[in-house]
Amino acid sequence: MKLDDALDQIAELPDFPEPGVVFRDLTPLFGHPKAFSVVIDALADAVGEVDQLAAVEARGFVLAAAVAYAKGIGVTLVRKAGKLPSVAGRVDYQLEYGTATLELPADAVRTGQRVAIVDDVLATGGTVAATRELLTEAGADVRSVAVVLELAALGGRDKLGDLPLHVLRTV
Ligand SMILES: O=P(O)(O)OC[C@H]1O[C@H](OP(=O)(O)OP(=O)(O)O)[C@H](O)[C@@H]1O
Ligand SMILES: Nc1ncnc2[nH]cnc12
Repeated sequence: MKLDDALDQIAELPDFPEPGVVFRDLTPLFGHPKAFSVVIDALADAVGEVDQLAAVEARGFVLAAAVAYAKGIGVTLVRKAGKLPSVAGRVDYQLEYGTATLELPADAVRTGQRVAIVDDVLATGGTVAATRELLTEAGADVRSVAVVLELAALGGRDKLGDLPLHVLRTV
């Protein structure tokens, strides 16, 4: 299966979770055995040479765990607030449709460790920017970001400065 055909599995749902938002739903892609593996292989190529991945709850977990397995490296799970018993850092951020708080688990990354952030969608960039901030404050060397979809109109890449961004499809 070609990457473009795999990405065509992503559904578009208008007016979710609120009027005016077109929600990009990866559920059909996650459920399709060939499309999922094609996308995982493309993300694994995109992240390059790193020691560790970081993923954001919840959809990012599915992708990053599979990419980490494919690359033979580990993954740090950045959680929404209140889930972790021991926290290295916490940051509030804005989404296309609301606000949220992310927390980095204590002792999840080592100083100087090369980390790539993996997520499904880059929209406003708030999630990735917050994750990068948490990882950097904890001493990690954040090398790149890899996402399946970039929603270009929301300008998320402007929040990343010169951090390399790898996108499988821009819409
Ligand atoms: O670029 P941004 O504007 O920050 O938006 C992108 C984020 O929004 C979605 O997560 P959401 O917080 O909706 O959580 P979910 O994965 O638990 O559905 C998506 O999975 C990204 O992580
Ligand atoms: N439009 C959208 N679809 C899916 N996930 C998102 N995260 C932020 N905006 C999104």
